[in-house]
Amino acid sequence: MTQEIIALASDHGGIEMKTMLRQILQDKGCAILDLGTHDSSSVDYPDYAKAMADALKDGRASRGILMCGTGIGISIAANRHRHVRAALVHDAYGARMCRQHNDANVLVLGGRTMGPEVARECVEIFLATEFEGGRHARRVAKLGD
Ligand SMILES: O=C(CO)[C@H](O)[C@H](O)COP(=O)(O)O
Repeated sequence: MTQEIIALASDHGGIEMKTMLRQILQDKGCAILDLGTHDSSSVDYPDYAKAMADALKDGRASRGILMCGTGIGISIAANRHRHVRAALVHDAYGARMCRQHNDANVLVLGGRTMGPEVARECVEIFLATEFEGGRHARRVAKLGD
């Protein structure tokens, strides 16, 4: 079975969280595609949302995690790409529901608004939870119309 590749991307507001999550995921044996940013210099979050959208579109990754300071800007930017379903999540319940009901392919977290333990928990749940399909599949299909 081919190993799933998880893409990570953030602006400077999310880089600390991205570095922490990359280490956690690598320690678990996950295959990671790190799309940057790679240092704390000020950058523009739409560029990293686009890098994520491109990686999902061309198949370099199957799911992703995006971060900026609040998670708000980068989720707005990511959801402008039709094939992206990016969910800005604040807790374990949201991480579970965005997979079960929304088939989110991108988890979005706020690097300045969420602590490391909650972030780790959200990521683990997001990666482990399956889409339920059924009535939710009909609704998700309408998102792409
Ligand atoms: O959260 C964000 C967007 O939603 C950005 O990370 C934030 O706006 C960056 O701010 P600054 O340039 O002041 O570091």
